[in-house]
Amino acid sequence: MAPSPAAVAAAMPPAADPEREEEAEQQQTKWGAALEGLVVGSYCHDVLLRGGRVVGETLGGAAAFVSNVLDAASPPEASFAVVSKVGPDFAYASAPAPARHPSLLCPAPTTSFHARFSDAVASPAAHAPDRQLRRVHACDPIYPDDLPERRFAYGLAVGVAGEVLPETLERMIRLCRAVLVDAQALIRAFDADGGGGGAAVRHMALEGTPYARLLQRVAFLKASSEEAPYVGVETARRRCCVIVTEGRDGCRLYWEGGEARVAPFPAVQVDPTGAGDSYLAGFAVGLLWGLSATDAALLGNFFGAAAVSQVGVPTFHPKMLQGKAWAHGKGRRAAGRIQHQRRRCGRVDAWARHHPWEEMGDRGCQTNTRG
Ligand SMILES: Nc1ncnc2c1ncn2[C@@H]1O[C@H](COP(=O)(O)OP(=O)(O)O)[C@@H](O)[C@H]1O
Ligand SMILES: O=P([O-])([O-])O[C@@H]1[C@@H](O)[C@H](O)[C@@H](O)[C@H](O)[C@@H]1O
Repeated sequence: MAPSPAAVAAAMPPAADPEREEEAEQQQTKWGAALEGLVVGSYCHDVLLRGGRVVGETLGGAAAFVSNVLDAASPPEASFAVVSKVGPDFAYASAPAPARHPSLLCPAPTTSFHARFSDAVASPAAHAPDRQLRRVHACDPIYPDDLPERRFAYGLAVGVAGEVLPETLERMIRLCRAVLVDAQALIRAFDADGGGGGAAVRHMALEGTPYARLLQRVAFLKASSEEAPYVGVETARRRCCVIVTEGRDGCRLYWEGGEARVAPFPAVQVDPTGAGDSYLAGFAVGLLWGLSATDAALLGNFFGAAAVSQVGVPTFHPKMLQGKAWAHGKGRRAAGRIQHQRRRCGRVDAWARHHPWEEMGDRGCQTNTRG
């Protein structure tokens, strides 16, 4: 079986290799320059609890946060399809993000999570788990046949409850030129239901899952710092670029032979839910605008910070990317610093060089990094 374009791209060495360059050119022509994306993962119901009391009920699921960011900030020519499953009880069918990207309806109830936040005031450790998650319902998995039968420029595998099956991820890899994966879609395990309180979410080692063999055909794998030990960054970075998000400390990128830290944006956190999802979507948007991976990570930090500043799926002001928030001193300085890092980011740049959205040049970069 021929390797997927993502595998070809991910396998590219940092230094220019004329034979590989030619192969990539051919792939690029074959796959076209369309910027359509494929988002795979289900919407869900989130119940937020503090001190045993319900303090919020919101739309959730990485696909909801991701499509919200993509809708707000993708280049106008970059459309995307969402493959999500919900049940007849889905409460947010007309909420802005899902309404534009409807789900497949299943007889099973919509996936739902209870997120229990501790009463403690902000933890001194930025990377401490901020919530205990329990999965209360799980809708049907997303099967390979649920994906549209066409090619996509990029794919985002963003499951929350194990709904992105290994065979579904494999099909995404075949359909999409480059696939970005949220580790939470791969490493979550759900303990047996405990008396109506749902199944506790825990993590398993990625290496022991059927997803591990697919990693070398993935372009970017994002994990939170809590998930990173289960991903095994040292092994994973040899197969793809690994992004570790570090809450209010921003994020780090790891690739074979190097790493970069990307500074955060300041935020007043009111609800951490969806920060990682919004981050990953912001990162993808950065790539769509033609930014390098490290600059795209800065955009990821921007959307992560925006997500924690609001409860549930955030509302974005259409001009926020041109406004003062993005041009804020800290972001600007970070942009300057990572400009330097990016020269050493060989493998990532090798990947990006062959990407169709790289053809869009610095248009977005100028808008986004210089206000
Ligand atoms: N308190 C915060 N202040 C500023 N940015 C934040 C804050 N919390 C999260 N972020 C941003 O969101 C990203 C993802 O958050 P993180 O907590 O690491 O992920 P997850 O939601 O998956 O646990 C971070 O890398 C950062 O850019
Ligand atoms: O907060 P985050 O890690 O980015 O992502 C969250 C998931 O971990 C959670 O399972 C889901 O219920 C939330 O709606 C959100 O998608």
